[in-house]
Amino acid sequence: MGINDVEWKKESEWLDTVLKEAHKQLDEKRHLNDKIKRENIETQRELWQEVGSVSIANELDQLSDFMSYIDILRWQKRSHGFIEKVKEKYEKMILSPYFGRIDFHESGEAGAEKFYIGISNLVNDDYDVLIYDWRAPVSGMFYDYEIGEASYVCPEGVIKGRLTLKRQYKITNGKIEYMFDSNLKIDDEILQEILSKSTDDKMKAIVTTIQREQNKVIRNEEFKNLIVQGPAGSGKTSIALHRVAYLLYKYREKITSQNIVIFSPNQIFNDYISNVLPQLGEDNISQTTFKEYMHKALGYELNKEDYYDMMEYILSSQDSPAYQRRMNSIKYKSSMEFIHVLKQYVNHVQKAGRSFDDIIFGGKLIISSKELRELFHNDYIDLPIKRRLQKIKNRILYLLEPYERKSINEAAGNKIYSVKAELNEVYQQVDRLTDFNLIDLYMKLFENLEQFYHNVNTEYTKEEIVDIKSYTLENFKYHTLYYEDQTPLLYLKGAFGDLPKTTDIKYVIIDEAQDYTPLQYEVFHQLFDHASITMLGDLNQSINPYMNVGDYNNISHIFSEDNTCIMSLSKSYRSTAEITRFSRKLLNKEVTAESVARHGDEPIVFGFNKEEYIKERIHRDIIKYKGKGYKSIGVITRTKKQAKEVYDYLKDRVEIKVLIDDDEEFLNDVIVIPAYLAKGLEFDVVIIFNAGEGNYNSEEERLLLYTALTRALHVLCVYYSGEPTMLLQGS
Ligand SMILES: Nc1ncnc2c1ncn2[C@@H]1O[C@H](COP(=O)(O)OP(=O)(O)OP(=O)(O)O)[C@@H](O)[C@H]1O
Repeated sequence: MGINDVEWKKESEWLDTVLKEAHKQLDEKRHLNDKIKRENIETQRELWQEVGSVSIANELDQLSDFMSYIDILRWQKRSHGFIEKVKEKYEKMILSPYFGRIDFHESGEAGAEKFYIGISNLVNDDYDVLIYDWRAPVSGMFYDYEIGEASYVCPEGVIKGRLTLKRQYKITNGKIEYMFDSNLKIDDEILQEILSKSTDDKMKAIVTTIQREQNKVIRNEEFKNLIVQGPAGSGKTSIALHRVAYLLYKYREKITSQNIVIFSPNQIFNDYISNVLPQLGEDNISQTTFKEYMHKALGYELNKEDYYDMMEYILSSQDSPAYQRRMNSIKYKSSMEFIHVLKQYVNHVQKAGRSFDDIIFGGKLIISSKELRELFHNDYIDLPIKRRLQKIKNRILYLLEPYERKSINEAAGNKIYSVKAELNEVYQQVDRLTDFNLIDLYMKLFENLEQFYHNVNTEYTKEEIVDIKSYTLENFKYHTLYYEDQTPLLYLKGAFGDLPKTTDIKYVIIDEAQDYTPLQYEVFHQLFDHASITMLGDLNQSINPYMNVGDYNNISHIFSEDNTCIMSLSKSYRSTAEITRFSRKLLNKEVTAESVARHGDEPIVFGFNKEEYIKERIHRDIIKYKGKGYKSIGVITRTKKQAKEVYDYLKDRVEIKVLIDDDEEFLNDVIVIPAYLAKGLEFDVVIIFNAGEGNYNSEEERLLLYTALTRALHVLCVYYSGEPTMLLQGS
C-alpha cells in the first residue's frame, strides 16, 4: 500500500526524533567512557607511585593497598567493556534504528498506540519507549498477526485489542530507503528480496522477517523441552540462535551467555553461525560439539577415532575385509537394544559385591573390611559407584591421617624410611580397593554380554552377538578406540557418577538433532537433566545411515510427553522452488512442506563418459558462475578422498579451497567439501561431484545426497559419470 506525503513527512520527523535521542545517549556513553579512561590512567599512575616506594619494612601494608588498586583497575576495565558494548549498540541503532511498526488499539482504550520495533530498546529520560526491542512481549504481534484482532501476553496477563497498522521499513545509514504497509503476513516482497541475494558472508540474523511459525518456536516456553522438526532450509539454525537471543533478553536478570550451550555438528559450522548473536547485540554463547565434549570427558590420553574419520570409513572402505563386521558393530552399538543392555549392566555393577580388606597401619586397625563393606553396600548405596568409592577413599584417608602424623613425628633417623614405606603400601592398597577403571568395566560387559539380555528383545542372532562381542574385544587390544565405542563409554562414565556437574547450564540447544543416536540423548539427559533442551533437526537429513535418532519416539522415554513439545515447520526459505522440488523427489515420499515462491533455473543434471570430464566441466562452471556474480560455490563430493582429488585438479586452475577437516574456519568462497561436512551450510551454487551409479550406489546414502542437494540457494548442478545413481530416478 502506498504511503502518502503527509505520512512520509511524519515518519521522517519521527526518525529524526529517534536519531537525536540515540545520538544524545551515544554521546553520554562516550563521555562516560572517556571519564573512566582518564580515571584508569590516574589509578595506574598512583599505583606505580605506591609500588615504586615498596620497602621490606612495610611490605604487608603496601600489599593490601596494592590489592585495592588492582580491584579498582578491574572494576574500571569491566565498566569500560560494558559501556563499549552499549556504545556499539547505539552506533548500530543510529544506522538502522527500527524495521517495523505496529499500531495497536487495546480494548477499552481511546485510540491506537504506535510501537516501533528494532534490534534493541530506546527509552528517553521521561521513560517514553521510542523503540521496542523485537523480543519485547508487545513486539511479538508484529510477527504473529495481520491487521485485525490481536493479543499478546505480558507479565500483567493477556492484553487484547486490534492491530490497525503494520508497517515495514528499510532504514540504512539513518535514512528511510523505503517503507510500506502490509495488511498480510510479513510481506513476501521483502522476504524475496532478502532470499534472492547472493550470500556474501556467514549466516545472518533474520529478525526483520521472522515468520509466524518460526516465532512460535523462538518464544515457546510452555514446555521444558522442545523438539523442532523442519525440512531443509526452514530456518532451524536461524531460529535456534534467535531463541537464544530471546532467552537472553527475557531472563536478562537471571542468565547470561554463560548459562547456555549450543551443540552443533562441527567447528566449520560454529564459525559459520558465529555472526548471528553479535548482530543481535548479544554475546556469543559457548558452542561445542559432541565430539569435543566427549574428547574432554573421556580424557585426552585415550587414542580416540574421530567421528568424521568413521564417516569416511563407512563411505569408502566397503572393500575392506572387516567392513561388514564393523558396520554390524556400529549398528548394534547405536541400537535401542544396546541401551537396554547397558542399563542392565549398570544395574548389575551398582549392585555387585566388592571385596575389601582390613586397612592396617603401624599394627593398628584403621578400618575393618566389614565396616568398608557396610559403607559400600549400605550407607552409600544410593550413590553411583564412582562416588561411593571416592567417599570410601576419603573416609580411609581421614581415619589414617592422625596415625600418619603421629608416626612421622615419632619416627627418628632411619625409622622414618620404614614408616614412609609402610604408608606407601597402605596408599597403594587404598587405590586398589577403590579402583575404578572404565575401560575394564566396558570390556567386562562384552566378555559377559549374553548375561545382560534378560527381558531384552533382540534383533540379532546368537551368532551375530557372539561376533560383535569378539570383534569388540579384539579391537580393544589392538586399535584406537573406535567412535562407536566412545558414546557407550561416556554413558557408563555418567551412569557410574564420574562426569562433572553442569548445573550452571540452564538452556541447551541441539542443532542437527537427527544425527545423534538415542544413546547420545541418554548422555545429554545425564548431563543436562536440570536444563531446558531445544532440539532442532530434520529426520530426512541423517548423514550417517547407522548413527541417527531414527524416530523421535526412540527418545520419548527421555523427553516425556508432559514436559516436551514437538513442533514442526512447514516452509523452506533457502532454495528456489525448482531446487526444492527437485531435491524433494529424491526423498521418495510425500513431503508437505511449501517453499517461498522464489524462482530460478531448473537444476542441471548431466552425464559424462569419464570422471575427468566432470572436473573439466566444474572448472568451466566456476568461471561461469563467478562471472555471473555468485559469490559462494560449493563443490560437494561424497567423500573426503574425492574432495582432495577434485581440489588437486582445480587448485592450479581457479581460486579454490578445500574443507576436509571439521575444525577449519568457514569460507564463503569457492570450496570443495565432502557432503557430511557441508550439512547445515549453504552456497549460492552447488555442484554435485559425481552422482553416478558407481559413486552413490547404496540406498543408505539417499539422505546424504539429499542433504548435499539442499545446500543450494540459487543454482544446482548434478554431474555424474556413467549411469546416474538410482537414487536420482524419481528426480
Ligand atoms: N524468516 C526468514 N527470513 C529470511 N530468511 C530466512 C528466514 N528463515 C530462514 N531464512 C534463511 O533461510 C536459509 C536457511 O536457514 P537455516 O540454515 O536456519 O535453515 P535450517 O532449517 O537450519 O536448514 P538445514 O536443515 O537445511 O541445514 C538461511 O539463509 C536463512 O537466513
